[in-house]
Amino acid sequence: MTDQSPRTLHVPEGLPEKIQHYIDGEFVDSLSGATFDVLDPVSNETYVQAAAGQRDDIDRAVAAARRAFDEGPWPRMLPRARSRILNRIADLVESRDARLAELESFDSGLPITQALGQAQRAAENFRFFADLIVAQADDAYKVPGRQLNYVNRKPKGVAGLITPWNTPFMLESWKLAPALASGCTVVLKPAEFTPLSASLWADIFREAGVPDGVFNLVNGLGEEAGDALVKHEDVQLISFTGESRTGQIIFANCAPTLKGMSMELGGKSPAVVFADADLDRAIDSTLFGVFSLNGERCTAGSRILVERPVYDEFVERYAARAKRIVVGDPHDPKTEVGALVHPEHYEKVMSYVEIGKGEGRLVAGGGRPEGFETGNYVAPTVFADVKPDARIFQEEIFGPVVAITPFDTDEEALALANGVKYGLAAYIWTSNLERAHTFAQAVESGMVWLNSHNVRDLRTPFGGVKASGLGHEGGYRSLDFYSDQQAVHITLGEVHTARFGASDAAVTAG
Ligand SMILES: NC(=O)c1ccc[n+]([C@@H]2O[C@H](COP(=O)([O-])OP(=O)(O)OC[C@H]3O[C@@H](n4cnc5c(N)ncnc54)[C@H](O)[C@@H]3O)[C@@H](O)[C@H]2O)c1
Ligand SMILES: O=C/C=C/C=C(\O)C(=O)O
Repeated sequence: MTDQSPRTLHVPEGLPEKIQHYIDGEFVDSLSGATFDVLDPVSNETYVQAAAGQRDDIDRAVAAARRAFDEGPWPRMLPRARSRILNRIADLVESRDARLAELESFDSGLPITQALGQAQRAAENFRFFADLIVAQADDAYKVPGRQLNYVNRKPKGVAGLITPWNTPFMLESWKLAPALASGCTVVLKPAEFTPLSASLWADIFREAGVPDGVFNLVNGLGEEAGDALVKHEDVQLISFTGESRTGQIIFANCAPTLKGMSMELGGKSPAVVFADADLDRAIDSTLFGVFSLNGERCTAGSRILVERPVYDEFVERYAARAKRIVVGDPHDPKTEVGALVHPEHYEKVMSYVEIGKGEGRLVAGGGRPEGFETGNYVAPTVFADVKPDARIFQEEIFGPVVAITPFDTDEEALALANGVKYGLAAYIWTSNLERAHTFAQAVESGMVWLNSHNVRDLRTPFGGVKASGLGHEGGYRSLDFYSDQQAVHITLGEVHTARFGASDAAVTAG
């Protein structure tokens, strides 16, 4: 059953008349004057025009970031001073969390309660990296009596940050916080479907005391603004989150300028439920895992593999629960699944729902929820008995659609779990610890949660294997990505008298 109450479109007060770039401390239009339409996902009508950045706008933003890097205080500040500003940013995000959630929910269709959680997580990202840079130890290596070696960390330069639309503000913060903490200056290119919340960064950073030119924002299409940022020779690295296919294009386009790259890409993550699992918790968690954030979640557990003895019971209970999920106006606090971000994405998800009808047994959902004539609404959809060669088993749908598949042995479960091109997350449900850890070792994924849903510890590596990504961010790994690490070798003894014919073999502590 879905909520069939009438859905009024909630339009936030005080929406901007246009969405601009923010370059060198000023809001500006595109040099060409070009704009693009931004729609809200409930009415699918254009509610604002956003500046469409082109190569010359990117040039301006990169030049400002470069100047702030070469001449400004930001890269040269002591960690404590940068940390204070990052903490102020966290405070300002927290103090505006309700407004951020309102705007994000309106622009992206995310349920308001979940958008609020994401805004709070954005604040936490800043607080976390503020703490980390003051706690960070310097690396030093002593070779007794011979050498003292230490590592100089230096911010890499201008960081290009390219982000997707699924939880825009939070994912921007996951890159902005470590980039700024490391002393880089940045150019952010947010997703064109959801540019609204990103423009709030400008006011927040200004109020927190971030110098002009350190943070620059250029809106626009991926193939134009994003492409120009990737190819710019004065940008030292690209941190990208988005589809695997886009990641491949960016990878190739980074090659001529030999940029550093971090890529968090798509997923088709398995949730594996063994017969000895706590079924109540497994059902709660696997429902949340694929239907929260409208199913538009990179780490969604969108394939559920269930051991045969509990398979029928699991499918029946899961489908019954999926039918009770409240679909509705994203602004309504009762809503659990809102509207998908954009009509193009809605069409893509719906096409998979139709494909699924020929590939699995439909046990919940299967189209628009009843009573919803307009807006990008999709009823939580569950297919059972899905075979591993099915497209809905193999391909990322990125919507409220899940495939359930039975298995008989641990080996079969592992083969099913690993039998896709992606490898972002995996979720294992069992009361047998040995089995859980053995499975965790063997499963091809960047992250594994045992008897838990996606609960994050920001110190741990976050990233995927196979087609799900390149490199890991999180904790010190993020700071490493945004820093160069220069080794400084100091000779203490006479070992390194330079002489032809003398050995320059390695010295190590041993
Ligand atoms: N692994 C993760 O951490 C993670 C997190 C969130 C989302 N995602 C993935 O993101 C995808 C959904 O997001 P999306 O549809 O916005 O992804 P997308 O790849 O279409 O776009 C992401 C960003 O890249 C830009 N872009 C597109 N083409 C470009 C190009 N040629 N050069 C430079 N920039 C370009 C877009 O404008 C946007 O800002 C899903 O595949 C999802 O799994 C992954
Ligand atoms: O939809 C993607 C979610 C990504 C989450 C993170 O990057 C994170 O939790 O740090």
